[in-house]
Amino acid sequence: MAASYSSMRSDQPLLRIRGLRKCFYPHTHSRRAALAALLGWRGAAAGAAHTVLRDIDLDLWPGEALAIIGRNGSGKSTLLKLITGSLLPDEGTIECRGRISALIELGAGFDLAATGRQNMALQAALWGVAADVLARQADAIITYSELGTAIDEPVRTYSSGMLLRLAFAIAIHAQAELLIIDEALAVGDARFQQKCLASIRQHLARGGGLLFVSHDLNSVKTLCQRAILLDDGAIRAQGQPAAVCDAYLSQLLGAGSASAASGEQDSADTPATVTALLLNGRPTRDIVLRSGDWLDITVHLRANQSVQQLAAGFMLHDARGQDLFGVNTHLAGHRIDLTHPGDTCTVTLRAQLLLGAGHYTVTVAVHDALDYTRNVIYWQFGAIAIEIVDPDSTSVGHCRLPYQLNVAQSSSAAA
Ligand SMILES: Nc1ncnc2c1ncn2[C@@H]1O[C@H](COP(=O)(O)OP(=O)(O)OP(=O)(O)O)[C@@H](O)[C@H]1O
Repeated sequence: MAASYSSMRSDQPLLRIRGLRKCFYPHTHSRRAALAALLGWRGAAAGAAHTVLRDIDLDLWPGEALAIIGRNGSGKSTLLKLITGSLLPDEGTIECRGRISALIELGAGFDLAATGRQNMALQAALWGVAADVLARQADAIITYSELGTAIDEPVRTYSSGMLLRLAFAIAIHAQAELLIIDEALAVGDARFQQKCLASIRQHLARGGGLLFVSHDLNSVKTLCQRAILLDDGAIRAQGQPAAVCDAYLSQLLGAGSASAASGEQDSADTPATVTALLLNGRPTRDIVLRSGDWLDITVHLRANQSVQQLAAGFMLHDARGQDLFGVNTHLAGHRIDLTHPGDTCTVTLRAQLLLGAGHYTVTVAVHDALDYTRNVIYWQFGAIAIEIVDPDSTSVGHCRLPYQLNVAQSSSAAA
């Protein structure tokens, strides 16, 4: 693969989108509709338009990985299809400096009757890879895909994992400046996913760009420097992936839980109230501890009305918002029922923080035991900030696993 995308200038965006708008029109079959469509009278032809993207402004910079998240139907795939040119916008401009390679719908563009090798040529042509470049890369693509002799079998015999291996191998070897990946990686096994992530990081280090659509928020936080939240076709939030993922989760929890999601609820309308949140018995939200110290997180609950089957949960995140450890009372086999107004419950999580030096947060939530989107009484992202100091550390990384390391040496010099 090339050492860098030498054509890339770091002072200009790789992708620039301005004022993008996309509408879909219901199909009609009348002659008038057909004539109107022919003459470009879209509204007249099709009745009321359904606007699925509006006012989209976006820049993607060389070396940047941008996540696009949002609920089903929020417009993510439509945006990607506009960028790849498989749909045309109603308004606005899309400028891309460089070639695009996209994994949007796994298997799309593949001829199922043709072999993997034949599809390699088809896909390469689709993404504008010259035949001589493909010829040079063919062996590398086949090796990368780990398909072995299956490369000469028809693609219809492939599992979704095999199809992903072939599609990703082609996409990454196409050496396009802009890589677009929509959920596809989810079907790969963990080892191949790691390999894909390493290749994507190399692509970014060379100055390429990535647009990444995924519902896997941990992948979003690990891979991307920036995220946008699409909602009903518009950008509702953008910025640090951890913050945008929190905004997305708040949205999923529903408008009715918005105050609970921000942790500011204290209303008699909610079935119960969190009356106190304590760290090691103190009403503080920040704490500095040594690696290996124990921490008590205590949540006091009081019922405003009868409410059954609640769970209190805790999720530890690293500084990028990645989930490290989660537990809740339901998973641990406890049942919380507050039968009468005024009933109270105290939940204490006591955990030994076998963590590396660094900054961590804990999200605290109280919700229905079986469905975390129901009865959301409390949900505070990053409710607790923890700094771990570890001056005597003999290891690196987030975890401090108890370990033994044995070394056996022998010398042949004395013999
Ligand atoms: N070809 C089409 N004709 C009419 N409406 C469409 C078409 N494609 C998408 N839509 C509509 O556009 C909206 C956005 O769809 P889109 O597939 O872009 O959402 P999405 O965020 O990618 O969803 P998902 O997460 O489910 O893939 C939806 O309301 C969808 O029904």
